[in-house]
Amino acid sequence: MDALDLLLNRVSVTRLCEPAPDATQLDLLFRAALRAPDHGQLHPWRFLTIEGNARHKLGELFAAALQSRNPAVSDEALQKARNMPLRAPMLVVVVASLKVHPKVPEGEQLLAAGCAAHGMLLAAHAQGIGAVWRTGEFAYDSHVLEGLGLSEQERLLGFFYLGTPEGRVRTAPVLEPQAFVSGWDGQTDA
Ligand SMILES: Cc1cc2nc3c(=O)[nH]c(=O)nc-3n(C[C@H](O)[C@H](O)[C@H](O)COP(=O)(O)O)c2cc1C
Repeated sequence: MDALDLLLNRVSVTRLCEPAPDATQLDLLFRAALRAPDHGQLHPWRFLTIEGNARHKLGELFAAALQSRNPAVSDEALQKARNMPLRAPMLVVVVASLKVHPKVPEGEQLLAAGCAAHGMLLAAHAQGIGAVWRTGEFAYDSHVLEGLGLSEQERLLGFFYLGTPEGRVRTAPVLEPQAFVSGWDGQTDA
């Protein structure tokens, strides 16, 4: 696939089925992520793969997080939380691992990890793997973060759902650049 074609046409795929990406595809996905621009080469990221029965364990972690926040939570809400990770055969949790650095603030490290995440999405699309970046309340829940083993210096950037696209992959919407781009002529307000 042509690189520009990939950049212009990548779309998220939410309806995902088996099979999950194989080891070779996954290796390429992570190699693409690791090519993210990275000030200071701090490598401020790590990735957790979750598949098979571990997806059920993640669902239990989501349900436990809900219950610890609200002991009166309905069974229906608990079941919905349990089922979330079952929406794809594989999940990758993208974690920003922030380092203390005199020249590279945390914001830049978050951006680098976000670029790594985008690299993963692009490498997925290029290989015909369906992928969608999701966060939701559990990405920011201390119970979930602890259960996944994140430290104080880490942030969960997303749960990436990966699998085989079910049905037709939609066409990428087109935004016109002129709505977002303007020239700056050197004039300052001051
Ligand atoms: C940080 C981040 C978090 C997101 N979280 C969710 C989410 O929880 N649920 C969701 O439906 N889409 C979420 N999205 C948006 C989808 O990943 C996707 O980009 C969006 O549906 C548009 O589809 P497209 O990528 O094909 O343009 C998130 C995107 C980003 C960048």
